[in-house]
Amino acid sequence: MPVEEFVAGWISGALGLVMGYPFDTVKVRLQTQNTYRGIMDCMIKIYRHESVLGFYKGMSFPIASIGMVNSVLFGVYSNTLQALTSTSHQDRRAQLPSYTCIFIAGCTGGFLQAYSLAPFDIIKVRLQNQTESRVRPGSPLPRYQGPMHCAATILREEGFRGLFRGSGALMLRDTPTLGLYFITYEGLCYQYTPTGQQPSSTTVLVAGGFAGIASWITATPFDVIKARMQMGGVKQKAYKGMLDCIVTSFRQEGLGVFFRGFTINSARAFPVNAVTFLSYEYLLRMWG
Ligand SMILES: C[N+](C)(C)CCCC[C@H](N)C(=O)O
Repeated sequence: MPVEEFVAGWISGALGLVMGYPFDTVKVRLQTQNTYRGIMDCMIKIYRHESVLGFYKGMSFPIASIGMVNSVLFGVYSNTLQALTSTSHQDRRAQLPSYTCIFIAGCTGGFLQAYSLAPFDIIKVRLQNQTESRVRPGSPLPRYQGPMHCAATILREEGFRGLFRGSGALMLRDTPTLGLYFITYEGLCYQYTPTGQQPSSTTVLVAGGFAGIASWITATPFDVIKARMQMGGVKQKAYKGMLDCIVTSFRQEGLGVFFRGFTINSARAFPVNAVTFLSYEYLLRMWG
């Protein structure tokens, strides 16, 4: 089993994460809190009350964990494709495998990434949603002091399953949309690369960026449900299940609720995935 895809996936995932983190914080706030009027309002308020650091709340932990999760995604994707088509990463440049195989491999990677992501993602979402000021002295201490404290508190208050709250929605979010992610990426690279050659850096950047946008656009409704279910444990009234969350959100806030964070998800997706794919391809080429 080739392992370099796992390592390249790890590094490239971490680089992509740093690139998109501020967008991600704004997105999570917009999806789960009703105090902001829009993207700009949210950004200004975060900056004023929490300084630039507010945008990076809870990032140290995801850098390591998202790297690992991305390594699962890219490693499983590439190895599944190899099992299905008996071609290596390099061979696949000359002869594109069928879109069905790419989709199946992407969905397999997506399914496994969802469950490796779940505990890290809930910690990220809970930390990002703490609005306590970091600049004003004497302000009340936030509920969670940091990622480890957050993990320990969830374990104590909500049990082991608490760490996997919202993981069903996360799986539904990631499985098909990561199939689409790789179809878009491989398809665009193939389309814009002369036969037999490696895609240029610009092609990789653009194809990666659009792959990110395509997958995030389709992932947004389940992204909202997932975030709300993850926050369920700290609200007075937790949702009874995914369906309850969907119905309650719809009844109270209308159809538009499922598209919260749509613009920011798409804006974040381009740079994050352009950087992720470029560093991934670059590392694999460097290692031969
Ligand atoms: C499938 N879905 C769109 C939800 C996630 C795509 C993940 C790709 C990348 N790690 C990123 O954070 O953009």
